[in-house]
Amino acid sequence: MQLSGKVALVTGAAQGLGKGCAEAILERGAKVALLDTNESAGQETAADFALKYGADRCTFILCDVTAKDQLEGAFQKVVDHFGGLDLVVNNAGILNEVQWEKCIDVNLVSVVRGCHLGLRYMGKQNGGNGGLIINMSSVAGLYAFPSPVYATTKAGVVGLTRSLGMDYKLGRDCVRVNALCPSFTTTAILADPEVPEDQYQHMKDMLERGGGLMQIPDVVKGLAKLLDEDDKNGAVLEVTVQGMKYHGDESGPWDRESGTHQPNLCIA
Ligand SMILES: NC(=O)C1=CN([C@@H]2O[C@H](COP(=O)(O)OP(=O)(O)OC[C@H]3O[C@@H](n4cnc5c(N)ncnc54)[C@H](O)[C@@H]3O)[C@@H](O)[C@H]2O)C=CC1
Ligand SMILES: CCCCCC(=O)/C=C/C=C\C=C\C=C\[C@@H](O)[C@@H](O)CCCC(=O)O
Repeated sequence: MQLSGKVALVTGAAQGLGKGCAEAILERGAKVALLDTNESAGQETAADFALKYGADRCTFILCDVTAKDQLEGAFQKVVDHFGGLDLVVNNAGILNEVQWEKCIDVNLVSVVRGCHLGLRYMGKQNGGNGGLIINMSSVAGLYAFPSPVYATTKAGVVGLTRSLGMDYKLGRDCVRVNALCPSFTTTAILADPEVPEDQYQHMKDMLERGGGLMQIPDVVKGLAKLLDEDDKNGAVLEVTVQGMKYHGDESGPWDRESGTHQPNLCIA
C-alpha cells in the first residue's frame, strides 16, 4: 500500500509495538492518529512525532478501546480531523489471566469492533475508498501458550482476520484484512504480566528455547511486509527471531479437490 498522503489510525500507540508501527507509517508519508488510554505517554509520543514529521501529520486521541462510544468517537474524530481513513492497526493489547474478561475485551472484542469500524469508514459499499486493516495477534494465537485466555484472544484475532479477509468480502469492501503474529518482543507487556507464577516460569523457558527476544524494529519489518504485499488478504504473518512466514495458506475441504482458489476481486 502506498502511504503517502494517506490516513492511519493505530490503537495502543503511546508506546511499544503500536508506537513502532505508527512511526513506520509516518516514515512512509501518512498521517497518523495515535489512540491510547495512557494520556501522558500518548501526548509525549505525539509531540515527538510532530517534531520529526510535522505537527499536521500526527494527533493523539485519548481512547479506551473497550469503551464502545469512545472507540466509535475516535474513528469519527480521525475522519473529521484528517479528512478520511485508509489504514487501521488494531494493536492495543494486554496480558492478564487474572482479570481475564478484561483481556478478552481489550484483545478480542475491541479488535472485532475496530474491524467493523474500519469497514464502516473505509468500505466501498459505505462510500469509502477501500483500505487496509492490520490486526496485532501473536505467535500465542498460533501455538500452545501458557496463558490460555491470552492465547484464545490471539487465536480469535487470527480467525477474525482470515474470515474478514475472504475474497467475497474484499470484492464488496475493497478493504484487505491481515494479521501480524510476533513472538516475545522487548516492550512493557513483558515486564509485568498478571499471570500465575507457573505460567510465567513456563514463558521464560519458551523464550529461552525460542531463541530470545526480538526488538520492536524486527516486528515493524513484518508490518512493512504486510503494507508492501498488496495481494495479501486474510494473511497471517508469523514474525520470530527465526524470520517471517505466512500461516494457513492450505485450502479448506471445499477447495481441496479442485485445488482452485477464487482470485481477489478487488485490490484496494
Ligand atoms: N511484546 C510482545 O512480546 C508481543 C506483543 N504482542 C501484542 O502487541 C500489542 C502491543 O503490545 P506491546 O507493545 O508489546 O505492549 P505495551 O504494553 O508496550 O503496549 C500496549 C499499549 O496498549 C495500550 N492499551 C492497553 N489497553 C488499552 C485500552 N483498553 N485502550 C487503549 N489502549 C490500551 C497501553 O496503554 C499501551 O500503550 C498487544 O496486542 C500485544 O498482545 C504480540 C506478540 C508479542
Ligand atoms: C511464544 C509466544 C510468544 C507470545 C508473546 C506474547 O504475545 C505476549 C507476551 C506477554 C508477556 C510475556 C511475558 C514473559 C515474561 C518472561 O518470559 C520474562 O522472562 C521476560 C523477560 C524479559 C527481559 O529479559 O527483558
